[in-house]
Amino acid sequence: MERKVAVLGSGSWGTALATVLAHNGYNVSLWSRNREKVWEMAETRRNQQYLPDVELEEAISPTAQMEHALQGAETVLFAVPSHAMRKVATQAACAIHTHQLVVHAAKGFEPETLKRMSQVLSETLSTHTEGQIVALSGPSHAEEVVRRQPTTVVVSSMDARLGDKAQDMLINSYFRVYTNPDLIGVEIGGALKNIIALGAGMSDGLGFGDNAKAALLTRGLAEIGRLGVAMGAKPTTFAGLAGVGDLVVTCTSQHSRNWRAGYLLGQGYPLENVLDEMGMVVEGVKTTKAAYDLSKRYGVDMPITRELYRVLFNGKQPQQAVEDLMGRGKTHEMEDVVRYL
Ligand SMILES: NC(=O)C1=CN([C@@H]2O[C@H](COP(=O)(O)OP(=O)(O)OC[C@H]3O[C@@H](n4cnc5c(N)ncnc54)[C@H](O)[C@@H]3O)[C@@H](O)[C@H]2O)C=CC1
Ligand SMILES: O=C(CO)COP(=O)(O)O
Repeated sequence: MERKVAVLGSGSWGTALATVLAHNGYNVSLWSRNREKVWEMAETRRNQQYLPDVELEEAISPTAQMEHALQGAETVLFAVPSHAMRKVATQAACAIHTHQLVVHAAKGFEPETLKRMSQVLSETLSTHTEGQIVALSGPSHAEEVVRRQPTTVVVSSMDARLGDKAQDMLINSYFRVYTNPDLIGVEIGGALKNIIALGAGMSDGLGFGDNAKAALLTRGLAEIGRLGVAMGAKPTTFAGLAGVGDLVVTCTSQHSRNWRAGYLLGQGYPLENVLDEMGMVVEGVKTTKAAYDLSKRYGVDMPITRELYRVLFNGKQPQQAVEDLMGRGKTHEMEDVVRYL
């Protein structure tokens, strides 16, 4: 029998993952809410808006019909932005069955509830508990994946058998998939690195150099780890692909929408214009607000997130934010380790 996967969301990441699955021998239903876009993809065999340079394999079938996408699929892979996850999952819920593997590839929290994506999915799908959801994360820009450039990612589930299944489905010669049972850590690492990438872009946009970027990455990782551990993550996960791996790629790659948005903000463009200009999801903006709220809920100090929050939502000048970060009281580098680990 032919094996089928439903990919829900045909933006950059959904499309790139569809190409990996097609390469691995699966028939892929690539669902989009946008009928015109589906028609265009089916006609031109390209996703002109997000990845115009890649030709879609024959095994990829674009569709705007959710039931059609889900029918007969052994796996359902959600690849929509975090803020849209509940809506899309609600639409899919009645056609999802217990035996289907549910994977998501989003990096963020639900803005209104501050919940992780596996929590949102398990609340929405009566067929799957949080322990039966798989999260896919790690350093993986769609633009490089579609060119079949070497990429490593991590899949995480509380149920090791489901993580192994997702690993077997996605792994190939250019897409190396690791497993990690720390679902909380993998989801939090993927979400929070986008905040630091906004900061790294802003630093570059302000004209600062590599020292500043290294500082942001290192101290950013410290605050990601602090919040993550307070929320139940394993500290070692942040030394892995969903932690430092994704942090490095997102803070240093010009493919990164978060880095690019930060760069424009650092150059003085207002947030609204920056988001219009991007035309793609910049998860870090909503995630900065979510992490700011979570840091208060969990009583965790997150100075970089706090300053970015003030720049994004309170009109603070980026230059002032840098001065305030640099001028904070003296501290011991490893104070976090002693206090939180
Ligand atoms: N682009 C990349 O290289 C990577 C992206 N991700 C994550 O994957 C997720 C999706 O990102 P991208 O595909 O890059 O975003 P994108 O901006 O390229 O595309 C988003 C897609 O979601 C759809 N969408 C938006 N709101 C929707 C709604 N309410 N209902 C239905 N569909 C909706 C859009 O129509 C579009 O097809 C994000 O959480 C992102 O952080 C993760 C790894 C790599
Ligand atoms: O998560 C990503 C790479 O791993 C994509 O990052 P951006 O959303 O910043 O492009």
